[in-house]
Amino acid sequence: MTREQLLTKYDDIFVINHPFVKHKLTSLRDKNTSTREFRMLVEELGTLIGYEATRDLDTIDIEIETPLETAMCPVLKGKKLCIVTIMRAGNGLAEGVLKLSPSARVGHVGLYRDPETKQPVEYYLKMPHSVNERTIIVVDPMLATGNSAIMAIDKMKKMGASDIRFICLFAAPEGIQAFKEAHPDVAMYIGTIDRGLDEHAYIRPGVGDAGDRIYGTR
Ligand SMILES: O=P(O)(O)OC[C@H]1O[C@H](OP(=O)(O)OP(=O)(O)O)[C@H](O)[C@@H]1O
Ligand SMILES: O=c1cc[nH]c(=O)[nH]1
Ligand SMILES: [Mg+2]
Repeated sequence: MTREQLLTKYDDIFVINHPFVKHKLTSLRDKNTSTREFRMLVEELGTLIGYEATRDLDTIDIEIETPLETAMCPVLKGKKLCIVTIMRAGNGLAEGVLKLSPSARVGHVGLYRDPETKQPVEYYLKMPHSVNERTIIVVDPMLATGNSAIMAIDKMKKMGASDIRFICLFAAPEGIQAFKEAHPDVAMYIGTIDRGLDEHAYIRPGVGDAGDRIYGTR
């Protein structure tokens, strides 16, 4: 499916159309962007896209005393948040989302993509308790084949999570289609949808290997 077909078919795929986001994504693409800057940009984008991905959280009015009078004012209500990072590259994004909600719980799913099979291999899993009572925000900068995100969300659902949303920065149309076929109930908040995958299942034009660029490995 093309980008346009995907956006027509699914009304819960949100591409963040904001000049700051666009500008920062372009800086990430630049091969001359330093490790330090790359890491900072990923974190900033986590905050910006996290802001959009939490726009519909419920609030409730409570009574408070201002220095001048009593007023009914809104506060967040309802389910607690849990940010789930798909390591490694998700960690930078998670830090950015946590700036919005510093008391959120954090889950870690360790996956690496086997270069031959392109299938994710699990090496770590640690989640807070009661995931069924939380709004889960799964984060990973890259959605290529979609296999890693699909597997991470499969795990959340097996643990009882039902209120899940997903944030990424760069997505390939192939990955979005696979993701939506596997998890039609999970809303996607995406920085940009790129052209597609190359023969190594890298996103084009993309940014290369996000984990390597965040941590200066390779
Ligand atoms: O959609 P997919 O085809 O599954 O590819 C995307 C995955 O690949 C990258 O992780 P990688 O395996 O490079 O691990 P890393 O974060 O440790 O670098 C990326 O951060 C995603 O998790
Ligand atoms: O383009 C890609 C694909 C998978 N993982 C990455 O980090 N980049
Ligand atoms: Mg990597």
